[in-house]
Amino acid sequence: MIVLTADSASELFAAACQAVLLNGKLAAPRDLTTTEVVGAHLCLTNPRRRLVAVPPIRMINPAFAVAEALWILSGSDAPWIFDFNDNLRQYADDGVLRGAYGPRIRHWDSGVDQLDAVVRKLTVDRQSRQAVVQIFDPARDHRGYRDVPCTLGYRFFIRQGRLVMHTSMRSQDLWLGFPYDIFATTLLHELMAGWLGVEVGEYHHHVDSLHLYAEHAPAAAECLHHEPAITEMEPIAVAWPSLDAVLAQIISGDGNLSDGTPWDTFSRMLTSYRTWKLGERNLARKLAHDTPGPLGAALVAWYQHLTQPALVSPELA
Ligand SMILES: O=c1ccn([C@H]2C[C@H](O)[C@@H](COP(=O)(O)O)O2)c(=O)[nH]1
Repeated sequence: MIVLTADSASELFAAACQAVLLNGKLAAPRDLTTTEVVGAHLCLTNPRRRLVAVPPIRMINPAFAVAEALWILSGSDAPWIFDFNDNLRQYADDGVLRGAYGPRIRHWDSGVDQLDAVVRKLTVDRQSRQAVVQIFDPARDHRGYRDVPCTLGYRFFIRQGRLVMHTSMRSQDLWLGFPYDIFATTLLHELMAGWLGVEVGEYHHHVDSLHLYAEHAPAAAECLHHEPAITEMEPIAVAWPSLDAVLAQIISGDGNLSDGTPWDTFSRMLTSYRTWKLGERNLARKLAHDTPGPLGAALVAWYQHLTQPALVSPELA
């Protein structure tokens, strides 16, 4: 069991790489060799520091991080997400990601919006222990599809005027998965705090199998010789009843919001990356340059990264 606390996702990621390399044991589920720690509790004390970067060794595609978070929040399993990460196709049976989190969170059994349930529960009983979002579904997930959710669920607690969030994962690829997963979960955490009218508190990430695939272990070891880059996102909020309309506008790509909010930044990120995928690289770079804050800078860095093949991470070339 490892227990780690850090004030930024980058530091937490670097500390977890070190802990897995030091304490991990070999395991090879599905014949893929990993170094694994069984039992990890990773605590992020500032969930706005959600962007993982240990330059130049581990950079992420921030447009995919944003896209995936919005895709999940919108309750979708639509294939537009493949535009941002082609590698996800390998987990899809018949083109559908059966384990997609969004529909489970927003329309469990075609009915229950679990975010709405949590908002209502914690509005009525501020200290409730029943604010649960369930993702793993035995009725679907023991059927043999390729895509079995790695996240089992979330719990939320209001304590001392802050919202504390706990996530449980049965399986976490530290190198490829963690940076994107923590981006999405801490965004949900911060939005939920806003819907409940409290400050965002600590974020807890509980993982059963925290692992590094053999192909990523050398880079993870190299990370230990580099400084994690610490950036903090602007506070983000949206009224709960407006969430779906704001998400729909950003995802549709019908123009930027141009209102200077973090939602406008998200919209610009998606537009820039879609432009990149259309082959209009100079325009995509310009759009990234014009995107304010750490996300814009990370997208500029990602485009540089993509054009230096030796450094390209395997997820999104
Ligand atoms: O949100 C996710 C989804 C998947 N994975 C990784 C964990 C495993 O390496 C792999 C899924 O393989 P199984 O645990 O299902 O064997 O994908 C994550 O890290 N996060």
